[in-house]
This record gives sequence, C-alpha cells and structure tokens, in this order.
Amino acid sequence: MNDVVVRSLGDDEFRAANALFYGTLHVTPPTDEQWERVRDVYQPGRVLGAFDQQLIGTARSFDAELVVPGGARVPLAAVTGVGVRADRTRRGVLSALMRHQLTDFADRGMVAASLYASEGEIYGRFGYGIGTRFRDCTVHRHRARLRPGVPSGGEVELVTSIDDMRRRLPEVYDRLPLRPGMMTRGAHWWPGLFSMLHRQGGPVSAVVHHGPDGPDGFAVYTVDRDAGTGGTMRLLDLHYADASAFAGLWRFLLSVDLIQEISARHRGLDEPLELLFTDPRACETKEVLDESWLRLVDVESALAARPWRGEPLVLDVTDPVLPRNSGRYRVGSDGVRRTDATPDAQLDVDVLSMVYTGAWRPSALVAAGRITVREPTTADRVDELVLTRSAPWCGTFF
Ligand SMILES: CC(=O)SCCNC(=O)CCNC(=O)[C@H](O)C(C)(C)COP(=O)(O)OP(=O)(O)OC[C@H]1O[C@@H](n2cnc3c(N)ncnc32)[C@H](O)[C@@H]1OP(=O)(O)O
Repeated sequence: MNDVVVRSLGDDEFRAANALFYGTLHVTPPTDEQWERVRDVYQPGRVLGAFDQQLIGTARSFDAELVVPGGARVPLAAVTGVGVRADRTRRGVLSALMRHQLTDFADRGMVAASLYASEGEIYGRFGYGIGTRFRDCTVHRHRARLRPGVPSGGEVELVTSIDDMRRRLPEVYDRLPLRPGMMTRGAHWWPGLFSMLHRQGGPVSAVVHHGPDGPDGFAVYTVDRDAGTGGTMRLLDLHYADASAFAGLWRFLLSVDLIQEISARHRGLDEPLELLFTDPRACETKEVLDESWLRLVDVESALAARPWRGEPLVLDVTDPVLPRNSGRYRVGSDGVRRTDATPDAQLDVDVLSMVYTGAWRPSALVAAGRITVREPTTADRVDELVLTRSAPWCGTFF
C-alpha cells in the first residue's frame, strides 16, 4: 500500500475519525450534543488516520494499566475505534494502521495492548490472542432464591441521575481490588460509558454497595418494561471488592419489583453466580465468547511482570510485526531472561498472550497445533508453569 499515509490526527480531526468509525459499524454518528459528551474518549496523540486523497481509515487507543496474574500492573494501550471505509477495505489499510500503532506503542514503552474484536478473524495476524473470555447469562428472578449462608452484604444506595453516577462510580471503581485481566478506567474511558447511558433512551439506575469500610461495589442497569410478564433488567456494569459486596448487590437486584429476568452480560467465567441460588439452574448461561484480545508489546517485560511456577522452560517466541520480541526466553519460578538454549516450546506471540493470562491451558494449545513442544511431556510442564488461581476477566468494554 504505497499510496496510503498513516499519521497521528490533530484534535480538530477527531470528529471526522469518529464519524468514519461509526459508519464502518453501520451506526448513526453522534449529534453535536452527543459528541460533546463523548469527545474526551479521544486521547490526544493517540488517534491515527489513514489517508489516500482523504481520510479512509482510523484506529485509536488510550492509556490504562493491565492487571496481570500475580497482581502487578503494566502499561496498557487500549485499542478501539478501528475502521476502514467500505470502499477501501481489503487493500492493506488496517495492516498499515496496526503496524504504525504497534511500533508507536513499543517506542512509548507500552508492555501490552488489548482490544475487543468485532470479528474473530481480524487481529490474530497482528499478534493479538484471546486474553480473557466472558459468559452471558440470564437469571430467572422468581426461581433465584438465595441459599442460606450467602453473605447478607451491606447497605445499597440507589443513584438515579447520570450526573451523580459520573461523580460516584469512578471513585468506587478506583477503590476496588482489581483481579488479573482487569484494567484501570481513566478519564478517556468513563465518558464512553456515560455517553452510552445517555443514549439508552429510558431510565438508567445505579446502586452503590456500602461495606464495613465504605463503598465496595456498584451495579448499573436499565429495565425493558413489559406490562404483561414483567420486565427484563439489563445489567450493564457490576463490580465489587469481595464476596459480601457481590452477594449484597445480587440480593438487591433480585429484590427489584416488576422484573421477570435479569440479563447479565460479559461476566467472568468463574464468577460464582449460580452458587448463590438454591436452584443453580436459575442462572442460565447463554453464551461463552472471547472478551479482550491481548497483545504483548514488550514480551520480556511482560514475562517478567508475572510469577511462573515450577521448573524453568525455554520458550521460543516468533513475532513478525515487532521482530525485537522474537527469540528465546528462559521462564521459571526464579525469573525470566533471554537465552540461546535449546527451546522446549515454540509459539507465536498471539498464542503467548493466550497462555500469559491463564485464559487457556497450554496443553490445549499444543493439542490444537498452536504450540510445538520438544517432547510430549513438555505440555504438562508448560501447564504447570503458567498455572493461575482464577480465570482472567476484563469486565471493561471499550
Ligand atoms: C478494536 C475495534 O475497534 S473492533 C472494530 C473493527 N471495525 C469493524 O469491524 C468495522 C468494519 N470493518 C472494517 O472497517 C474493516 O473491514 C477492517 C478494519 C475490519 C479491516 O480493514 P482492511 O483495511 O480491510 O484490512 P486489511 O486489508 O489490512 O486486511 C489485512 C488482512 O486481514 C484480513 N481481514 C481483514 N478484515 C477481515 C475480516 N473482517 N474478516 C476476515 N479477514 C479479514 C484481510 O483479508 C487481510 O488478509 P491477508 O493479509 O491474508 O490478505
């Protein structure tokens, strides 16, 4: 693609990039009023445009931190707003944007990048692998009786104005202990949520949960009313510090009148929702899907940021887009370093991301032909190496 130029856009070009992106999603772009609410999601210096005679493609990112297994936080570039005009697709425009963006991330010292993919075939070629997965479930409210022994939780406080949510929810989120796979939410993320809440067209409610040490969880929901059978509560966001806040929030949600079922989307795979109920089938899993796609931008720093278990192994990593990552890494409980030793396992950088978070067992990736091992027994050793306590979950859509 010799005739396409990729460059960083100025603030006065953000709206055109936004309109182009919405067009690629077949969505009406924001009105002037809506744009005022959402413009701050565009972080200056992080918006790319691809041009031939005019703007034909865009991709943006914003800065955050990713929590990795073990609890450390690493610099994360959260990628979104990716689109190429329908009359310019399949000519390498996205590829040019991705190469430019990843090189920029590496130059700026980002350790990882992540995104939510519109389709599953797009991003693997650029080194992104499925880093977290979610499930969508429906809770049948009248069957969902809490078991004796479920924590009683604390007090809940209803917040019904979006302006109040704007003040309260970021404060609560910042207090929560984040689990592996989660990310921080900064000034370039929250406006996207509140803009979406404004666009709901009906009432939006939030509840803040108060535990012994203050606010320790929140939930945001809307209700689709159906006068005949009772409405459907749509849970848009729910985060909590501990089991008591989790149970307290669900105790409240189940107590709301005129609701038949609660649709809880994008929840972590090992969140023990059905275990709260006398009838575990009161919680019905509808779908399990890829959530965030992770890209290790600085492989050595990423590997060093999380703990590993057991005997060291040598991983031979291939990264065609950021070749400085390609090479062999000795990884074990005693640390991480580059090496020339014979590799125990060979894998591409997208597969390394899938293993890194604990979202996938390496032996499953060996079985699928995505990891090549020196000996059959190595697969079990790689499983032991990456073992994590919980399934990673992002829980922050962008
Ligand atoms: C993080 C986010 O923002 S997710 C939102 C992504 N945006 C959208 O889904 C909006 C609609 N789609 C689009 O705008 C475009 O089709 C894009 C951005 C997905 C792809 O842009 P393009 O410029 O067509 O991609 P490009 O030509 O660089 O393709 C690179 C390779 O990926 C493949 N590819 C690109 N898009 C797709 C797709 N949707 N499905 C399957 N393969 C794809 C191409 O065939 C090509 O393969 P090749 O290297 O083997 O020839």
